Order: sequence, then C-alpha cells, then structure tokens
Amino acid sequence: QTSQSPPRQSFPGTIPKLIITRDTSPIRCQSTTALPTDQTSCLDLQAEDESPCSDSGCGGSPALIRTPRKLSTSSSIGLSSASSFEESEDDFTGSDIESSLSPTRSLCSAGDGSGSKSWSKLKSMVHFSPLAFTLKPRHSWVQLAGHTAEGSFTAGDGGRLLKRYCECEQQCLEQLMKDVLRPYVPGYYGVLQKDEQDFNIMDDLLTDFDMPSIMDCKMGSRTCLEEELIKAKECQRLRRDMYEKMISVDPAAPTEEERAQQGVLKPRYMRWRETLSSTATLGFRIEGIKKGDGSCNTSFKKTKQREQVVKAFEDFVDGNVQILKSYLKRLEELRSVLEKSDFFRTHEVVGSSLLFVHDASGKASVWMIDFGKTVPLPPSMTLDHRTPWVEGNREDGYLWGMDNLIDIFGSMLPR
Ligand SMILES: O=P(O)(O)O[C@H]1[C@H](O)[C@@H](OP(=O)(O)O)[C@H](OP(=O)(O)O)[C@@H](OP(=O)(O)O)[C@H]1O
Ligand SMILES: Nc1ncnc2c1ncn2[C@@H]1O[C@H](COP(=O)(O)OP(=O)(O)O)[C@@H](O)[C@H]1O
Repeated sequence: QTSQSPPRQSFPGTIPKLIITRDTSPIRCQSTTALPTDQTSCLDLQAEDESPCSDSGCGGSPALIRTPRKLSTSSSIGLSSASSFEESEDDFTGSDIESSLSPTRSLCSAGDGSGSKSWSKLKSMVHFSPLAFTLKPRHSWVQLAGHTAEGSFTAGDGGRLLKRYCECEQQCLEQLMKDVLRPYVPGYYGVLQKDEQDFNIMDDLLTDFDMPSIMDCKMGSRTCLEEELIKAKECQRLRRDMYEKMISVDPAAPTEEERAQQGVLKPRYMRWRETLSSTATLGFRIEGIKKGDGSCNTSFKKTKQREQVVKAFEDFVDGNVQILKSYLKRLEELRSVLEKSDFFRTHEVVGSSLLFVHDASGKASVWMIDFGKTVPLPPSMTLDHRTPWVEGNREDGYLWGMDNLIDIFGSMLPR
C-alpha cells in the first residue's frame, strides 16, 4: 500500500481493483569510488566509518586506523551545481573536479550524468488489468546534505523516515519530544531494526508538501564538537579524504606539510570549511537548495558574504514575499522558543541544520534537524548560544546564527 495517496478524484462507474506498490528507495547515488590501499602509518585514507555520528576524525570505534572504511560521502561534495545563483566555486571548475573525484556522490540530482537537475522520484506503480500506469506521487523524499553511505536514510511508511541509528541523536530526539521545541523538530517514534541495522524513526518533513522547495542551513559558528577537538589532539589522525575534498575546492588551501602528507586533520578541515563559508562570519551556512522546479544546488562552500547569501535566499523563494514572511515568522517563533528551551540551554548544538520547506501553494515552514552532534553539557553548565566560542566554554553560536538569519530574511522584505 502506498502511504502517499494521489489527489482524490471521482470516478464514474466501477473502479477496477488496484494493486499499489511503491519503490521506497531514497533518492541518492552511492559512492563506488575505489580506495587506494597504500596507507601510511597515521594517514587515514577514508572517512570515519559510515556512522552518521562520527565524532572526531579519530574515530570513536576501536578499529580506528587499519580497518578499511567507506569513503566519506558526507555532505556536499561532487554534487550537481548549476543554477542561477551558482556561487564562487564557478570561477574554478570545482564542481567538475569534485564530480570526477567521486562521480556518484550526487545527493540531490537524479545522477544521470548529463547535468539533469530533475527530481528523482519514488515511483508509485499502479497495476490493474488490462492497463498499468504510473501515478505521479505528491512528493519524493530528498536528501540534500549529510552522510550518503549506503543505508544512511531509508524512506519509511506512513510519511516517516528511517535514519541510521545514532545514540546521541536518539537521546536528543527523545528529550525533544518532551521539550517546548517539539513542534520545531521531526516527530520521533523510536528505533527500528531492519536488515541487522538500527534506525531512528522520524517524521519525513516533506510529506505535507507538493513538489517542495527545500533548503538546508547548517547552524552555528563552528562544526566540530569540543570533544572531537580533544580526541583529534590525542590521536592526530590525518584524513586523506578531507585533503582531497579540500584541494578539489581550492588546490592552494593545504599547507606544504599537508601537501607532503596528502592528509589533513579533521578539525583543520572543518575550520577551513567554516572560514571559507559564512559559518564563521554569520553563524550559519547554506548546505544545499533544491527547488520545486527540480533545480538543485549544493555548491555553497564559498558562499560567505551576506550579499551572496541574500542572492541564494532570493532565488530559493523566487521573490515570493508571502513565503519570505512565513519563514521570517517561523524563525522568530523558533528563536523565542529556543530562548526558553531547557533542552537547548543544556546542550552543545553542533552540526545541526534548519530545514526550510515550502511549495507553490504558499505553505512554508522550518524545522531543526540532525542531532548527531548535539551533546549534553555537564550538570549546572548552560549556554546562551551567542557568546563567542573559546575552547572550553562550549558555546556554539547557534542563536547568533539565528539572529543573523532573521536579520537577513527581514532585510529582504519590501519596505
Ligand atoms: O561537508 P563536507 O565538506 O563533506 O564535510 C563533512 C561534513 O562536515 C559532515 O557534517 P554533516 O554530516 O553535518 O554535513 C561531517 O560529519 P560529522 O558531522 O559527523 O562530523 C564530515 O565528517 P566525517 O563524517 O568525519 O567525514 C565532513 O567530512
Ligand atoms: N526528518 C526529515 N525530513 C525530511 N528530510 C530530512 C529529514 N532529516 C533529514 N532530511 C534530509 O536529509 C539531509 C541530511 O540530513 P541530516 O540529518 O543532516 O544527515 P547527517 O546526519 O548525515 O548529516 C537533509 O539535508 C535533508 O535534506
């Protein structure tokens, strides 16, 4: 049975018996990149094991260095670019290079290799005798950013989504269900085991939208947890995958030493990404945008200046003032709830995103997603999420980013 019913229609006469099946595969291409095998003593050729909760670049698991791992498919590497707001990576054919490095890492394109930007679709096949036809689904779940290793996400039934289990995220979602933030996060329904893999079950936030436009903004002024920094200092593991991602965007970025080692430490890579984008200057960055017309852009690594961000937002809302107003209202509400939330006050929130969703009907909303790196603070410690971060104070700049986001959306409204 399909969980996404087509729009109701009235049929004259007898309706033939229908058998409805649905391909629930999420839209994503898998990395098949072959990995080199000549590891040097401390050089990790691959990313963390495909855990969405990877922690430090040192790995949290005992099989740290020698175990073959999957290449990280996280986030926005090698993705379809090309749109009216193509960012400054366009003065450098970075997207081509990225694609050639990892040609199947596309997250939001259909991945036909021809530059097509159309939505991939979950297919609802309706069979009945003597004819068979395809019903257009109301929407398809799309992964715009984040880890793309096999099994990271699976479309669930009944408008739900299965995300590879991460204990940290489970803890957060459980607590959030009891917090004032509940209306601003996907509903959480516990853990499901499927094919020997555990998944967190949550609401698919796209379900109520028709051909939605989606934007993922990663919040905060830093993207490494303090505990990741501590672990990285202890273990000093070099990441070749991160080195390769770095040179694919800017061949001049690595230091002489990093070039000789063909690897970078995770905190160094993450910091480089933060300062290249608006994370360090505005407290958030755009990870990806997919529009209802099917166009998709995840080339925002160098979107840093406020003007570039405004341009991307304008393109995202297609100049629709009503949608802008709805987003602004929701963001202001969320900020005021964040300021009251016990959960928020007592957690370091790193790498979490705001997911913006709207459609042509004018419906628009924003939710917090991705709590894989949201960790509780020691008892009696709290954060204001605005104080600038210095190592040890655990501040993450989340609310500073919200302030900037709200200011930017506000400034885009006609006076
Ligand atoms: O965006 P790019 O440049 O690809 O870098 C990615 C993102 O920062 C990922 O964060 P997110 O998943 O929030 O997008 C991060 O995962 P973590 O958040 O687990 O640190 C990856 O670390 P590794 O998973 O260690 O590769 C890192 O390689
Ligand atoms: N509850 C959800 N509903 C709809 N889409 C989602 C949901 N959670 C995640 N996504 C999609 O998946 C992408 C990656 O999600 P995220 O939780 O950030 O993954 P990761 O932990 O691997 O970074 C988001 O950019 C968004 O497109």
